[in-house]
Amino acid sequence: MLLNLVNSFLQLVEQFSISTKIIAATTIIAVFVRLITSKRFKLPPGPRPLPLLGNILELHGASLLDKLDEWKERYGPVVTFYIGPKMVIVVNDFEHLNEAYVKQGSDFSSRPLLYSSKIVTDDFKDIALAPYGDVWKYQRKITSQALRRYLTGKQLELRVYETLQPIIENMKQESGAFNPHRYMSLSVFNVLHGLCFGSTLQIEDPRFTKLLSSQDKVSDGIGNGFIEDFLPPLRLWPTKKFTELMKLALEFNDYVLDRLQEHKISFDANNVDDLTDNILLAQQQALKEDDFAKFFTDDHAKQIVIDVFAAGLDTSRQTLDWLFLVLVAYPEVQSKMHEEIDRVVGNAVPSKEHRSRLVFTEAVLMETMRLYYVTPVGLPHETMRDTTVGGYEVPGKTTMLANYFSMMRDPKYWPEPLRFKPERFITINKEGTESKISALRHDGWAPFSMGHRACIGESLAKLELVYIVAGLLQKLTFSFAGEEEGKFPDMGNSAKGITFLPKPYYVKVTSRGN
Ligand code: HEM
Repeated sequence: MLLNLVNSFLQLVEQFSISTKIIAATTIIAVFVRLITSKRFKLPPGPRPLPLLGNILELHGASLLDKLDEWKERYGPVVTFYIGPKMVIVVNDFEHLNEAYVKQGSDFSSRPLLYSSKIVTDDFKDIALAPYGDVWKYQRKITSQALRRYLTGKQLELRVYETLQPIIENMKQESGAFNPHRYMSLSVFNVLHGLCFGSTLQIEDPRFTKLLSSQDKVSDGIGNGFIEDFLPPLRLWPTKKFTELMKLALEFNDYVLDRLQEHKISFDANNVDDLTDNILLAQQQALKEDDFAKFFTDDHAKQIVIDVFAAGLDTSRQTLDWLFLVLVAYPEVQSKMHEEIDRVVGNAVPSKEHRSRLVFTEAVLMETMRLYYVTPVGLPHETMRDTTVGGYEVPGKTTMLANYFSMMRDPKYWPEPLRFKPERFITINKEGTESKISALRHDGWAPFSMGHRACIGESLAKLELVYIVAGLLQKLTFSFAGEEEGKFPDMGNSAKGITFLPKPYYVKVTSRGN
């Protein structure tokens, strides 16, 4: 098998034009010169890399997560491996992640400048994939402020409620078994569409259908990432996967650009409502201050909105896909949530006032994110200078991965890690009433990451998900369409590399008559 792979690689090189061979040869020479001249580091241990190919052959055809688990077993909590000539260090436990991303945050908070990221971000003018620096700091600050403003009022809870009513009616009218994925996606899509653009789409709107299908294909197809990011010569003949997924991602960007243009035409600084208006207002103010004007071109404004929309959409809707699978597989969990929601919310609009008392509901959400974590290695970081972790040396410009997936299933932090047990997040206080443990203080729970680059949408995501789940369960009971009730279906190998998504499943709903 190894020989076959090497042969196919050589055949591929055979087909390269002379200019590509020159580029490839120059890259090889540059790598060797770098190896010879570079400082020797006491790196974390890891599998032995091949020259130029690194550990690509071991990763080829395997799930990245399975490989990372295998290497964690063999080499420990911090592991070095190579994708092509590019060195990657992966951190597998909470203590070392805390040491790197939090205690030494200023060393570990940049991003690798990947070729694929450059294409979809107009040359890193966004937040999520941009390198650490003044532009990123500025964009992150104004976006966080806009999100905070949005969350202080009642806009989010009303938006979720308004979004859910037609979805609930549509679900009730489903005559047989259906896949809830479209509905989960639409509920999150509309919450974010409302936040970003002040409007929502109907489920039959062709724009929603098209965007959903593109986003599904991107999440499904991304696998272990793009080889073009690590072997530059291959960019001259990009793989079909790369070309197709880039095209779909850019279509999503175009949709946001159209909305941004509409907002620019109707913009009124005295009537700022949604996130796009807030960003346009911040842009107007920045343009008055010379120092910031260069940070805020139209491309920057577009990329901020894309980030909020895209980063929030997939993570939240896929979390809901898992959560509703849990609810149909464990009807006793669903009943307990029904009881809590009836008691705390009744027929009212689920709101902030209810949230602190929706203890079990929130614990189910946290347990779902722990066990069925949709972005197993999050977004890569890059070191900004030579530094250390776990007593090992880490050179500057090293790509870092955090293995949240493995950490959140590690028996070191979680007794019976593979058991779905929301109660692990709940404590009983002295008065005998339940109170929730803060997730931030639970070692090993970090679905939103930690440190400077931690998710800026954490508060929004948690609120939105609680409101959606409470709003749906207020009115509906979900069950499996077939015989599966009471057991979690075999999801096979759902971990596709950098995403972890459930396979399609089918449910039926019954109205709760309220
Ligand atoms: C269940 C929902 C969500 C999960 C699990 C999640 C998870 C994450 C993770 C793991 C990161 C990478 C952190 C790092 O690199 O250390 C991240 C970054 C980010 N998330 Fe989220 N996220 C969620 C929802 C959202 C929402 C609703 C928004 C919208 C505001 C959002 C916006 C972002 C942005 C802009 C970044 C980049 C931050 C930066 O690089 O400075 N996320 N998220």
